[in-house]
Amino acid sequence: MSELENPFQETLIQRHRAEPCTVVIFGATGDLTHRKLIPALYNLAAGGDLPPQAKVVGFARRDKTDEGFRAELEEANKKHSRQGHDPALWASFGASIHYHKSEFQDLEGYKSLKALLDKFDEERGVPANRLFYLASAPEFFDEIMLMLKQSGLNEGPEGKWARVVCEKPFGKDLKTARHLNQVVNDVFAEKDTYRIDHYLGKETAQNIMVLRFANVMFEPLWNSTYIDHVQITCAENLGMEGGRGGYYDTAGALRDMVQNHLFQLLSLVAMEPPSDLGADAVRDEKVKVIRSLRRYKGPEEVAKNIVRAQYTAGSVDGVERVGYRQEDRVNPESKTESYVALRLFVDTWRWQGVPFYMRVGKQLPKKATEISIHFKAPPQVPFPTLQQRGTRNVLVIRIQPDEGISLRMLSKLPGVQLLMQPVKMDFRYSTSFGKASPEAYERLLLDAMAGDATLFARRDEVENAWAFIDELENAWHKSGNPPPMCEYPAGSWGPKEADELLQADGRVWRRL
Ligand SMILES: NC(=O)C1=CN([C@@H]2O[C@H](COP(=O)(O)OP(=O)(O)OC[C@H]3O[C@@H](n4cnc5c(N)ncnc54)[C@H](OP(=O)(O)O)[C@@H]3O)[C@@H](O)[C@H]2O)C=CC1
Ligand SMILES: O=C1O[C@H](COP(=O)(O)O)[C@@H](O)[C@H](O)[C@H]1O
Repeated sequence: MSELENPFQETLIQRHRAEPCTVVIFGATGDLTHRKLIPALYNLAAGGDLPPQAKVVGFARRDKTDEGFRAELEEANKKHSRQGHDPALWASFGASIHYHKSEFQDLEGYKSLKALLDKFDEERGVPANRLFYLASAPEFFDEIMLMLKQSGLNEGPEGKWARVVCEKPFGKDLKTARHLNQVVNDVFAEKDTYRIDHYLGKETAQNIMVLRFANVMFEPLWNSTYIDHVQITCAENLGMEGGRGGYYDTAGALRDMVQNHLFQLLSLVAMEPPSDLGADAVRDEKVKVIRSLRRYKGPEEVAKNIVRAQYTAGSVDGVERVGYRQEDRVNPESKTESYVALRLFVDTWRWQGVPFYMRVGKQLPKKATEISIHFKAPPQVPFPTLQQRGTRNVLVIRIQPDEGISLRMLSKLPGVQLLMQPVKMDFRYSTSFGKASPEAYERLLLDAMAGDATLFARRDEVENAWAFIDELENAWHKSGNPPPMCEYPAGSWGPKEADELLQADGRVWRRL
C-alpha cells in the first residue's frame, strides 16, 4: 500500500453506510426544508449515499398534493443544491418524496402517518427504520413528541429503530432546555436523540480533532506553556433578512450562536484527547470543557468580561443598512444584542491563565468564521525583536469560507543582513483536495441514519452550556445595574468596547 493511500478508508465507509429508512420532516413546507434539508438529501442521493429505497415524507398543515410538493421542492433544489440540479436524478429522487397534511396537534394525523409508513414498508417488502426530523419552531416540540408517543411512532417496526433529530434552538435557557430534554427523552432514548448543531457538520470543524490528535507536532504545544491566547470569530455580513427578526429578537447573539456553535468550536479546541472516536468518548471530553468554564457571577464580573452591542445604521458591501432596532419584526426598544464579545477561561490544568476571546455579530464587514491560536514568544535571546506581537506564531483554522489552515512563522528575509519577516504556510481545502466539501446537513443526516451521534450535542452538553449562558443573561436582563448595551455601525468590526476588552490585556483582535 502506498503511503498516500488512506488506511482509514474502510473504517470510514463502514461507519457511514446508512441503513434503509424513511425520513419524516415535521415543518416540511418551511424555509429550512427548502434551503437545507432537501438539497442535502438530494446531494446524498447524487453521491449514492442515500440508503436504498429511502423515502421522505413532508409533514405540514397546508393543503398540497405529492406532485405539488415535489414541484416546489424541485425549484428550491435548483437554487440551493451545492452540486447543481440534474433533472434525471431528481426524477428518481423526487418520486421518493411524499406530502402528509396534518396539524402538529392532531393525533389522527399521526395515526394516518403511521398507516402511510406501514404501507411503504409493505410496498418495499421489508420494514424500514424511521427518522423523525423536527424542523418546526421549538414551541411545537412538546406536542409533536406527545403525538409520536401516543401514536406509537416512537417505536420502529419490528427489528428497526425510530430516531428523532431536533433542530435548534434547543430551549432558550436551562429551564426550558431541561424541560425539552425531559419531554424528548420520555419518548426517545438518549441514544436515539440527535440534537443538531450544524457547525459540527462543517468539514473544518471536524478537522480540528484530526489536526490536533493525528499530527504529532501540535499537541505537545497545545497548552498554557506555549499558547498565549485563543480567538474565535464568527462574523456575518447579514442582518435580519428573510423575516428572521421576530425569532432573533427573542434570542440574541449569545443564545443564537454562542450557546451552541461557538461553544462547540471552543470545546473542540480545548478538549482533552478522547480515548476513542465513539460518540460518548468524544462528547465526554467536550462537556468537560464547558463545565470548566470560569463562571461570571453578577453584573460587574459580566461587564468586565463580556461586551454586548447592537448595530446602528451603516453600510455593508456598499449597501445601506438600517440599525438593528429599525429591522422588520424587531422591537424598536429592543434590548437584544446583535453582537457579543467574550473573554473566557477554561479552568483546567492545560489552559490555566489562557484567555479564550470569542466574538460573534451580525452586519459585520464580511462572512467569516475562524479560530486562531496565538503562540507565545520564544525566549528573548538571540532575537530580541520577537517580543513584538506581530512576529509571533499564529495557527489559523478557517472554518468558512475559503476553508483551510494557515501557520504564520518567521523567516529570514533574503539578503546580507539578518532581517526577519512573518510568512504564511497555507493549506486550502479547495486546492489540496480538488473537490467541494459536503454541506453540514448532508453529513449530519447521514450520521443520524447511520446511528453515529458524535457530531450531535448530548443532553449534558446542552444543559451545561445553558447553565453558563443563563448567568450572563441574568446579569443583562434581571439585575438592577445591567452592563451597558454598546453600539457599532453596520459594516464595522464591532463596538470599540470589544477592542478595549483585548487592549486591557495587551492584545488585539486578529484582522480578518
Ligand atoms: N431556516 C433556517 O435556515 C434555519 C432554521 N432553524 C430552525 O428550524 C426550525 C424551522 O425553521 P424554518 O423552516 O425556518 O421555519 P418556517 O417558519 O419556515 O416553517 C415552519 C413549518 O412549520 C409548519 N407548521 C407551523 N405550525 C404548524 C402546525 N400547527 N401544524 C403543522 N405544521 C405547522 C409550517 O407548515 P405550513 O407551511 O403548512 O404552515 C412550516 O412547514 C426552527 O426551529 C428554526 O429555528 C435552524 C437553523 C437554520
Ligand atoms: O444557527 C444559526 O446559524 C447561522 C449561521 O450559520 P452559517 O452556517 O451560515 O455560519 C446564523 O445566521 C443564524 O442566526 C443562526 O441561527
